[in-house]
Amino acid sequence: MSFGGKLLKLSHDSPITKTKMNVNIYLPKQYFGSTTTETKIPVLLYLAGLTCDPNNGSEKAFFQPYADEYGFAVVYPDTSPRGVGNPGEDDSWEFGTAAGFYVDAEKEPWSNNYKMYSYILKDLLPSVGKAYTKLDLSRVSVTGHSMGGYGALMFFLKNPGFFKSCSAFAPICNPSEVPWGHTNFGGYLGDDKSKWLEYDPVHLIKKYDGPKSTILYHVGTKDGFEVNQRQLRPETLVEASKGTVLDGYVEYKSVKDFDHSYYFVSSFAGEHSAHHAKYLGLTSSKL
Ligand SMILES: N[C@@H](CCC(=O)N[C@@H](CSC=O)C(=O)NCC(=O)O)C(=O)O
Repeated sequence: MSFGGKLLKLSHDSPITKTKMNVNIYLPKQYFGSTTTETKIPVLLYLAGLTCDPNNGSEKAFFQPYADEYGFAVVYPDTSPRGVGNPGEDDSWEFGTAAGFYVDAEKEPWSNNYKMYSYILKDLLPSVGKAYTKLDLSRVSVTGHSMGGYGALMFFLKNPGFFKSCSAFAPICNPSEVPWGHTNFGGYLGDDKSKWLEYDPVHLIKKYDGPKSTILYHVGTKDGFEVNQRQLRPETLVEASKGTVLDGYVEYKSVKDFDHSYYFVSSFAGEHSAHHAKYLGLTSSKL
């Protein structure tokens, strides 16, 4: 049990990564009441950052009370395949294990298993829908932290209309232009930068032609990865949105004194939950 619902710690064999993949799923209290086709439970996908597994979000982001309040489930995937034996996979916390960067790798040997983009869209979400029939996989929103915040922006913008809403905590907004992006896009996709742009939110927002759904993200003024290394570049997405379908729909909030940690994530989980609840049709608030 966790709050009013249940946190499931699961693993499944993925035909896409060709590995066992771990995932946590929070089923809110409403899941255990009577649901009809009309009242099936929508899903919030939570993508975690570098070094994380499914437990970081489910233990420290505290979405569960809000999931119970509004009536959505939360899916917490892992951040990479594990233990595939690629040379160097455990050499650095910024690449390889727990750093799948939500892309489909094209460079060998990573291309054999590191297919996190397809894994999440084509395996995990459909499998969750099949296994938990009271969940409504036609109503999914996405959020995430840091690498996972970039993942949330990227999945939302690359798949117009698939996700009802998007939010992010300290996202890497313009990965093609920052050290984490260079390491991971270079390592998984190779040197051709046109391939990097296919996953870069700043590039994707210019092509987005889906519904006008506000993208909400927070970054702390004491986030060391931004202050010291400029890994996040939060202003770039607002700038890139100008003149696009989402002009006026990118809501970046700089929050005084917060850092990059899960104390920061959990402090704004309520605001992000309310944002998604609105787009998932769980509140009467106007869009
Ligand atoms: N070990 C690293 C710090 C790694 C770190 O801070 N990871 C963040 C995500 S960073 C971008 O994706 C994180 O979420 N960590 C897990 C947690 O529970 O806080 C170092 O030595 O600096």
